[in-house]
Amino acid sequence: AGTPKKKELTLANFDIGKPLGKGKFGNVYLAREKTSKFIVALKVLFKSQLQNSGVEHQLRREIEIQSHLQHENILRMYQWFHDKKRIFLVLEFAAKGELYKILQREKRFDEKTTAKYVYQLANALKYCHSKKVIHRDIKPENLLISLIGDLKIADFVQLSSPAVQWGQRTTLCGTLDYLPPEMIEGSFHDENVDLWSLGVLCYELLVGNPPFETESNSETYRRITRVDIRYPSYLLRHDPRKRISPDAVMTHHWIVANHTPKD
Ligand SMILES: COc1ccc(C(=O)Nc2ccccc2)cc1NC(=O)CCSCc1cnc2[nH]ccc2c1
Repeated sequence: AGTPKKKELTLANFDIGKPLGKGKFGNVYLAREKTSKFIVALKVLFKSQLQNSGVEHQLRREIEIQSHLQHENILRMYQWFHDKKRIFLVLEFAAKGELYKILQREKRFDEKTTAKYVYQLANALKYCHSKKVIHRDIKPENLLISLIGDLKIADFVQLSSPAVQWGQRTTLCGTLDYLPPEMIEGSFHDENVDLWSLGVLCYELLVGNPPFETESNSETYRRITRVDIRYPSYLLRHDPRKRISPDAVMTHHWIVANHTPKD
């Protein structure tokens, strides 16, 4: 008899709900698995578009890495399946939605909320780095909040294992606000890039806008490379080796004073 063959998932296993977001390679829908009634986010990617953009290998590697990443502050990828034209990713649904939308609505967070998110993000980064995985794109747009208010690192399209990232030129698309000096200078960078972004995020959650935000990219470049900031500098250091570690964040007096660990 052996182990029952894992039944192949198909679209027919799901009731599809409202669209949650429109992505570059496809859209994300709220969905419910019919038998278990389990709510998920179903991401639909079109094979043709993946081929045109030459990212199938990146998706394959990401699916591989994601299946090993299991952490309460990292959005889960439960399953994936495909049909002739599309690839479906069965993702965890974060019911409170996107952090940047909440931040826009609230303007900024109090110290308790910020410390909780910074603690949880540091915890997730400690886990990723222990698996030699660097996120490289920590910013509010890539963070989601679960039903019970926990932070989830949600977007891994930038994810790269060390093997890949040295040669890879970072396309400076999107906001520069979160880029560390070493990535702007195009020099060697390691997992400490995520700790720089954590510092930028901590500032933005408390203040309401990122620390180096200016009207022009070149001006933002200059302010980042000079770490031109009036702000406790322990979170933002030019020298990657001098940056605070995830453990030090989690045990830092400000975080400890403001973050109440789960009972
Ligand atoms: C683990 O997560 C992911 C894993 C893989 C990919 C991906 O697309 N990889 C890729 C694609 C093509 C080429 C190479 C790689 C994306 C995500 N994550 C998201 O797309 C963001 C949350 S979508 C779900 C979700 C949940 N909960 C919500 N609540 C409100 C909105 C919402 C939205």
